[in-house]
Amino acid sequence: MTFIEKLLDAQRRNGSMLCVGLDPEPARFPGALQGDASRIYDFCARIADATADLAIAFKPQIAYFAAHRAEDQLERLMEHLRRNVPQVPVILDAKRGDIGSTAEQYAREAFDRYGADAVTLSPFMGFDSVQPYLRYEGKGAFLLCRTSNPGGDDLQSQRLASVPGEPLLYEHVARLAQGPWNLNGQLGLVVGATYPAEIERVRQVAPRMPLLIPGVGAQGGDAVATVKAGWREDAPIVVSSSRAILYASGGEDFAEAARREAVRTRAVLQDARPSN
Ligand SMILES: O=C(O)c1cc(=O)[nH]c(=O)n1[C@@H]1O[C@H](COP(=O)(O)O)[C@@H](O)[C@H]1O
Repeated sequence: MTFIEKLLDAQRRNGSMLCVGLDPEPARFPGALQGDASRIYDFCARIADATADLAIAFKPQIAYFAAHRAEDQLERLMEHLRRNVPQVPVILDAKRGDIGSTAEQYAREAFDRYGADAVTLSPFMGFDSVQPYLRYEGKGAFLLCRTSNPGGDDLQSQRLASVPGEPLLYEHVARLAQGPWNLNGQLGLVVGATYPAEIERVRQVAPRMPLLIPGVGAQGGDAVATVKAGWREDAPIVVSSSRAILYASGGEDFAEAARREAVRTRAVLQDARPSN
């Protein structure tokens, strides 16, 4: 199965467009786990087990592991997910982007070392920095397009006077990604839930691409407006929330609380589909 087939399958199977972001911060762990970086795997595995039937995908953010020298725990977590919930695809959030020879190493890291189904990438260095990821049969890559942070405007909303039609930079990224760059048909775009009007614009430019949409929950993005702008029956949207789910409770009931928050968020997203 390709990455996009896997996404569509998980969307159907779990009735969900909710992606559970795995951004483990030991300082925020509950009870006995608090402050203990050696328990990152335990924390994430508990969250994943509690939400696996509610999610279209999981998205571990690599910095939260690397900062604590916990890459071995990320490897264990990826193995755990593959073994126990192989039907839920895993997007490794690494936001890589480098010259081709270095990108080859990053692609090996994401797909061979960690066994991810997809990765997040910066398109800033151009097509040859993206190409090495496209050689991995069936694997996905989400290119940053219109990110959820306010500073995204600094570059992404600049008008490109030298490009026909004078698009904004993020519109140009969307156009390249859905057209000439999409050699394996497995590219997607990252658009923040904090900017629903831009999600709508990206959907016009790239109607068939999967969209990874972080920013609901802790960043205050509008979940309903996001779905109304991005939802398509045949092109999945992957609406990601990390902190609001992971830290729904600071107590020993954290996994149950995470599940309750995932159930609630999934329902808000599903109910916002235009067909409802
Ligand atoms: O690529 C991403 O996942 C991403 C893109 C973006 O535009 N904004 C954004 O917040 N993210 C990531 O999505 C997650 C958001 O976390 P929460 O704000 O806690 O839900 C973090 O891991 C971010 O690194």
